[in-house]
Amino acid sequence: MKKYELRDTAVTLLTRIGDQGGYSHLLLDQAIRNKDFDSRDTALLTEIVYGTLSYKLTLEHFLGQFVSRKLDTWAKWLLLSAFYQMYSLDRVPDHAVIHESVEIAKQRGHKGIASLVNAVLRNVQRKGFPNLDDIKDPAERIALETSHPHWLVERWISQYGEKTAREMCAVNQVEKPISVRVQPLLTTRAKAMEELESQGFTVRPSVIDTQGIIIEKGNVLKSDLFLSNQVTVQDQTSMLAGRMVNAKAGMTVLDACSAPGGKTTHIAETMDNQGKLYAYDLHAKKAKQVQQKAEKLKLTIIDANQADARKLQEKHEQESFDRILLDAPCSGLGVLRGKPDIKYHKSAQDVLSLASIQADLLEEVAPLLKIGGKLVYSTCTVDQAENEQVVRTFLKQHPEFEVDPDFRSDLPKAIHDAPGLTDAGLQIFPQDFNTDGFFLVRLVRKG
Ligand SMILES: C[S@@+](CC[C@H](N)C(=O)[O-])C[C@H]1O[C@@H](n2cnc3c(N)ncnc32)[C@H](O)[C@@H]1O
Repeated sequence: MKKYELRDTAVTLLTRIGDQGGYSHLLLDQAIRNKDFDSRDTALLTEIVYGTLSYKLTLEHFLGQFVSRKLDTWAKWLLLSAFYQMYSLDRVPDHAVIHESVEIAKQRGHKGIASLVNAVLRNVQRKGFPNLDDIKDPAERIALETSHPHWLVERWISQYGEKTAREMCAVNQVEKPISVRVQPLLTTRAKAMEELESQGFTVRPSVIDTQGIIIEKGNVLKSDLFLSNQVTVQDQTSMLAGRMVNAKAGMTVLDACSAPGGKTTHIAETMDNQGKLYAYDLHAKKAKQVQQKAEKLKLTIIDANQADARKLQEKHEQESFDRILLDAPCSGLGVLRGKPDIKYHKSAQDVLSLASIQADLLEEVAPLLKIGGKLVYSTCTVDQAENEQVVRTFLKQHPEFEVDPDFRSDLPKAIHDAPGLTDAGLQIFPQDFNTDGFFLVRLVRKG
């Protein structure tokens, strides 16, 4: 391997992901397979690529302080990745970063650009990076410290306050521990935890769901339990949605937006695989995934099909269902953790268009609920327009519905006092329980 091949590969990957829309995990996996990197190199390459993408806005701000001319794309990523290493990776010596970056610039460009890279990095080494503590405007400071778009930080500050916004942005930069859901038809949580521990995993039980296990250490995707479908990967907040549907054996249940089927299969398990569970998704391919997941887990009550949930009244009579889950399509602002670049591609306009689709979906499925039946509305986003405002508007227009008086007391004890609990539902922030961000509420039909 050429001495600087690892850092050069990082620049190639960053250019393809950051400027050409390539998928980070796919391109990284491919590069690792094609090159002769050992496990240390692989770890460093992953860290440089994900770290540079995660802190792109912060690093671009620094770059603007040191370079005023427009750079070729590769040269920009070369400098940003060098900055990331000098800013965040204590174990990597600055002189190695500078030396290799200059070599890469010589190979990729001409003498002039190599001199510029050398001058910029030596300047940074001498002066240090600009101090972000000097920024007075809180939104701008949080945005730059945590590399979040300014509009999003401003929006979160206005909706949830500066402290919550700051904590949320900070935790989004840190990966969360993976969690799995035990398949109760195949094993128990105690047995599954014992087996994982005996294989060297560090695990602990979820306090949010009785079927949940948090994996502190070890790659669960390679475990026998995962490969034999005895556990399935699912965030604890998603488990909460399936659980709060509170479906019982023998009921007729609707999961209106179901793919890839994590919550559908969970609900079927809580029903002891007895009753009927209709699952839909807008995309035929995705509905098929739900059916396949159900078959893999031997959950025979699930009937998954393609449909636009805004037209479900064409398929089902009014008052057909005991329970409905509307896990609506959303902007996904709660699931930014471990996805370094996704936050840069969202816009305030996305939030507003999705809020309107969510309202339409709720309008359509609500009449399908039986009187006395319960409907869970959930999203994996953190935004009032898509969450509590959708619920408040719906309740105002539908006095026959109310927030289920048992909603709060049915929540797991550990989250009874969650800071995001209001009269319109529960907003879970990713920092509250070290999970994804999530919103859910359970409504009941009175008449
Ligand atoms: C948040 S995801 C659902 C996740 C799923 N409940 C789970 O736990 O695995 C939202 C899903 O809604 C689907 N969708 C979007 N618009 C829809 C519509 N109009 N009707 C039905 N499904 C829709 C998307 O394809 C996506 O799979």
